[in-house]
Amino acid sequence: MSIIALLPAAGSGSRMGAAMPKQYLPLCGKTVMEHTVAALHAVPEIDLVAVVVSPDDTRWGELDWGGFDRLKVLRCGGDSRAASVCNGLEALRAEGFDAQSWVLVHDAARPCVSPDLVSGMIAALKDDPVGGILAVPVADTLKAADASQRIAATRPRDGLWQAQTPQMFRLQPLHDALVSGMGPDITDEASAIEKTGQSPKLIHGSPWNLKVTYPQDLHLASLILASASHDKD
Ligand SMILES: Nc1ccn([C@@H]2O[C@H](COP(=O)(O)OP(=O)(O)OP(=O)(O)O)[C@@H](O)[C@H]2O)c(=O)n1
Ligand SMILES: C[C@](O)(CO)[C@H](O)COP(=O)(O)O
Repeated sequence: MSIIALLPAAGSGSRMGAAMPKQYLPLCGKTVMEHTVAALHAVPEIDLVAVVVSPDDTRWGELDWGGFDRLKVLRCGGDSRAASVCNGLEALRAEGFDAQSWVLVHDAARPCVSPDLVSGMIAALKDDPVGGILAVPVADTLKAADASQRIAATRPRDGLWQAQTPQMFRLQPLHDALVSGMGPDITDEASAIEKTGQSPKLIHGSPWNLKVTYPQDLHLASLILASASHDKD
């Protein structure tokens, strides 16, 4: 049974406010995307890294992917992250990948993920009946804001985790959950699986595994990639 990393990389990066989609922004001498692909490609258990880009993406072809022998680009990005993932899963099935293949969906915008952490996740979940996600327990006090951005309430944080990626599920069950649950409330793969009544496993992630969303995140990512501590999750 294959283990496939599926990287949604068809977003526009509006919150970054850059001249190009954030996955193509420069980071420590390469693009954000190249760091992410390299990290997943370095996981020995992963048989294929499949990257979902927009059908009209012109930047992918300008990069040199010659050093990666288990990499495939899928030009089927959709109008939401969930749609891009769903389209990517359909493309993998059309390529003949088994319906029960494990798929690790990982944001192309998370370039600092540790290959060792991903290997540990695969070991922890490969016999799980549902699958699971990398996540970190909430460490800050949570506040709800009112319309004038004043504190309306403090929310209990006990038992709360912040979801990261990869999120690891079987190919066809994940596709079917996304199709049946598709909507604005589905912001990750686990939420679609939860809608089917299943409870994915939480696997400890890392604060280094940040999602590059805003301009300051790019600076943080460069510090993480440049630091030795990046390897000690
Ligand atoms: N239609 C979309 C939207 C997002 N993504 C991908 O999903 C990941 C996480 O999404 P996000 O951080 O929200 O990226 P963007 O949608 O590009 O950012 P923004 O919401 O700021 O526009 C990114 O790797 C992004 O490229 C995608 O493949 N297809
Ligand atoms: C999938 C995710 O990274 C888990 O935290 C997050 O939901 C993606 O959100 P985005 O708004 O699509 O970046």
